[in-house]
Amino acid sequence: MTPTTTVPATVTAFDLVTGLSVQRPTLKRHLSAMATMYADVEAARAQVDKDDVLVYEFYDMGVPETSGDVAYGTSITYPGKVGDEYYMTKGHFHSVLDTGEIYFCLRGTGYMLMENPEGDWQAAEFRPGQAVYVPRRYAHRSINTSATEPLITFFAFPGHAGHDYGTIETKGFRKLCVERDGRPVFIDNPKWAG
Ligand SMILES: O=P(O)(O)OC[C@H]1O[C@H](O)[C@H](O)[C@@H](O)[C@@H]1O
Ligand SMILES: [Fe+2]
Repeated sequence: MTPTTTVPATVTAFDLVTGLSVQRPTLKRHLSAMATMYADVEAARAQVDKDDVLVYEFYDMGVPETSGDVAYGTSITYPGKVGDEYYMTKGHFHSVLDTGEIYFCLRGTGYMLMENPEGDWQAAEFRPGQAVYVPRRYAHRSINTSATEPLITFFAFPGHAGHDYGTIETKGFRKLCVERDGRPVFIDNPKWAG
């Protein structure tokens, strides 16, 4: 019997300098879409009024949302800060909490900030050539700590995982990544609403 495939084999080219593919559009997150997620909301709003910058963009390759498929793409977080807090993605839990994700850093430097509902948190460093495994049950957010370079990662996760943005939008992460004496440090999030 001929095996059935629901998705044909595909080849997608991602530029290693920009992280972008000319083959499809990205989903874009501007600062206005996440101003309240930063510790200094006033600074975020002031920056939006001046210039509503593109903080990050990423691909949804349109893979079927089944447990047998693998969703993948690149994610590009641009350099910058709101006050002393580095640019970051919104971050999310997976709707199916028991699903992990893998990120491979192609360019730039930063961290993957993770936390689980039980209160454990971890920050794993991104450097080109390093893979970060996000365990099941951990919310995850990419943070760019470079002053000049985009943070570019390639990610892959189970197609049925889904995104739960609401929990992080409501509670925030327990930790923030801020610049102190020119270096990134993690501090308690004063607005965390656990
Ligand atoms: O989902 P965000 O936190 O906004 O980050 C944007 C994207 O980042 C990663 O690359 C994930 O694998 C995507 O599933 C996610 O949608
Ligand atoms: Fe994810």
